[in-house]
Amino acid sequence: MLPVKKNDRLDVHVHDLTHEGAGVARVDGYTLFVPNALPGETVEIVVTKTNKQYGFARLLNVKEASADRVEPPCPIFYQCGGCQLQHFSYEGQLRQKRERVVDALKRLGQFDVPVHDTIGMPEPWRYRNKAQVPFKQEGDRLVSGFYRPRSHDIVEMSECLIQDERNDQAIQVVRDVLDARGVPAYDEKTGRGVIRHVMARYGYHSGELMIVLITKTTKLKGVNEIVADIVERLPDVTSIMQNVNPDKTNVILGATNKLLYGHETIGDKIAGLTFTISPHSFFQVNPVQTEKLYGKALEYAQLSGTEQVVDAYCGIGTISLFLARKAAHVYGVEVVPEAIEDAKQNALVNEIDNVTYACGAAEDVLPEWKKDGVNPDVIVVDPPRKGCAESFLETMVEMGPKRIVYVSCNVATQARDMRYLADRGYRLMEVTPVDMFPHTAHVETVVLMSRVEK
Ligand SMILES: C[S@@+](CC[C@H](N)C(=O)[O-])C[C@H]1O[C@@H](n2cnc3c(N)ncnc32)[C@H](O)[C@@H]1O
Repeated sequence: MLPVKKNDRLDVHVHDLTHEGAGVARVDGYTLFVPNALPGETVEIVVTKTNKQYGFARLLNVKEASADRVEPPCPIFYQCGGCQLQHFSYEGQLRQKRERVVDALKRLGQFDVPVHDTIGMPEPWRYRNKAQVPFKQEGDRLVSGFYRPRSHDIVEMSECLIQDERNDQAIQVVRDVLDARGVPAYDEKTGRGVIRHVMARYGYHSGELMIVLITKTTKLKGVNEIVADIVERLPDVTSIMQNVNPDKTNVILGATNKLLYGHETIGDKIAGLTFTISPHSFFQVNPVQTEKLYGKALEYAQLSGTEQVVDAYCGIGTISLFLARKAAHVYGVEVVPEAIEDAKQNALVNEIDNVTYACGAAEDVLPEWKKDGVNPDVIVVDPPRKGCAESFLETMVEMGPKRIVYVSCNVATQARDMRYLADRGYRLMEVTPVDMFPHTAHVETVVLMSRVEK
């Protein structure tokens, strides 16, 4: 029998945070997850759900508060799932993110290594350069906002304190225009309606603004008037695209883009390099911290100008171009065709000619390069959350670079992949967490592994 059941009210001590930002408590060895509770606190809870291994509870009352508990500045913080840690002091967040990295490396990778302090932001608000906001219909009104945690229930929002103000303003304006022009929201349950999400992406240094209207249908009634209204009310807009996503899916963007106004891309700069960004391309969302993240990757790569380098999972070639300024040649690989087109364009625009880009899965392209005699001194990887394919790691080991720099947004898969590498001749040398997403539970890590010389 479980030590607790649904609707039980009890006091518990919180000793940890999950990677989703919920407090963790134990009752007679049984784990309970308590959103909005902080490590070190004693809280009164009500149990809301129990599974065999663990359960969930709602915070009713903080009996002994952590010294790190602060008042969240956002009025809808406790309803909205957009961020998770506004009730945690920023210093506390940075400390806790570092502890999470230490813990994951130990538990999942059996690494016991020093981890540097998390590199934080001096002003950790209004940092996001991209907003993707879902829409719903409430009577005859269009409503936009982020989902409540663990649901598809939209919490109405007029501003978001982790978004740049220009994105906030853009979302409000586009919503008002669509509402005034009678465009109905898409309804996930019935599959009817038109507007699913609106994406706003601005160039931090260029000031260019892209709006993407993500629709269920190809037809968007009154499209010319909608575009004219948006352009009139948002003078910074340089690109308006329609993206069509007809599928019943949680994936936001569909396959087809249609240019409605201006250019198909926007531009931005990172550390003096210029980048072109398409709607489908990955581009880091925190421009201030991106320079620190890439700076750390470059430092760990220890380039002297003579090295052959591979940049795997290269997106639009951001890290590649950073590295190319200090290396003999860089090979970049990326699976999204639009991103690799952007990468080639970015190399041209920045007059960097010592890069070669290939479109495809890194696990397929790396063996091809190996066959062709590419012999990298350094390999940089920056995979998505699921980490690297094992066959990719295998080829990397066969290629035997002196250094591997692993950038990751998921320390769990990173620890798994690094254990594979550590068992095959690489030593974990340095670990630096970087806070790319203040007030959320995410943490990015940059790691250096070196080949052990026999
Ligand atoms: C975390 S992003 C990093 C992008 C880039 N390094 C940057 O900082 O902007 C991961 C990238 O990997 C790409 N990707 C995902 N799976 C891939 C695979 N199997 N092979 C190559 N690229 C992949 C994604 O499209 C995305 O651009």
